[in-house]
Amino acid sequence: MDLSDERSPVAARLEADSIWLEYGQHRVLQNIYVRVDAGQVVGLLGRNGYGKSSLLEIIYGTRPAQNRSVRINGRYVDKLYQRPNTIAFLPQKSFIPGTLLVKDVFALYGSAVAQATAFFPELTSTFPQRFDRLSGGQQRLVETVLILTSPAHFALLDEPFSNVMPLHVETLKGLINTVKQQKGILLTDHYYRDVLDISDTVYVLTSGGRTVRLTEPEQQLKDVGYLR
Ligand SMILES: Nc1ncnc2c1ncn2[C@@H]1O[C@H](COP(=O)(O)OP(=O)(O)OP(=O)(O)O)[C@@H](O)[C@H]1O
Repeated sequence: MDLSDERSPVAARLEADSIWLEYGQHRVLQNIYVRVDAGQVVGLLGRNGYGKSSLLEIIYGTRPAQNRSVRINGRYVDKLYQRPNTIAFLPQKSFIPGTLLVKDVFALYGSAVAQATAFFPELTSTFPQRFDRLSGGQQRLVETVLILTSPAHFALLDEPFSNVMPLHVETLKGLINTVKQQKGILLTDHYYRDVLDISDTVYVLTSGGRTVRLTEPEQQLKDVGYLR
């Protein structure tokens, strides 16, 4: 595929279609459709174990599913993870080898150091350090900022706010609002108010493994048992 096509800010579109995931008798996802356009933040909410991480991994291509169709600009892509210029993924669990220096990780991803430190000046002092010498919250912040400032056209973020202090969550939201001018973002997090705050569209996963688009978030989130 011609990556320059995918890089068009007007045409860039990520679609996950007909996603079906079952483990034995346990149906997790059923005929899911999610679309993310460049310039958009799409939020995904749902109860624990309802398949949010699975859906992101299926889109990225690292989790097999009974059925899946993932398309970029309408063209089917099998292994999206092989296209780092197209997509970057923040998994739920830490993914950076601990022995690497933070500055080397940024170089590896081609991430924009100036943009990262403009939002988080305190990251500057972490660059000469080994990743595993950072605190848990610092590690999560580095990982999230790394993915957001990468040149990829789409970002999948699985719990970007977890472990991050509220002050930094607010700054992360500012960074997301800035980088979305150049990319499409699909994110899930249990900090649902922050997700609602920054998302252009929000879906919630239901017990049947389907997505429902939120139009009256508070009420619908109660209806699906996400809120009391
Ligand atoms: N290898 C596996 N075998 C069987 N079931 C699995 C496997 N991997 C995941 N599951 C099940 O798939 C379901 C979806 O898990 P997933 O981690 O995607 O949920 P989630 O919505 O991200 O949850 P959380 O909000 O707790 O992070 C869970 O019920 C989980 O137990």
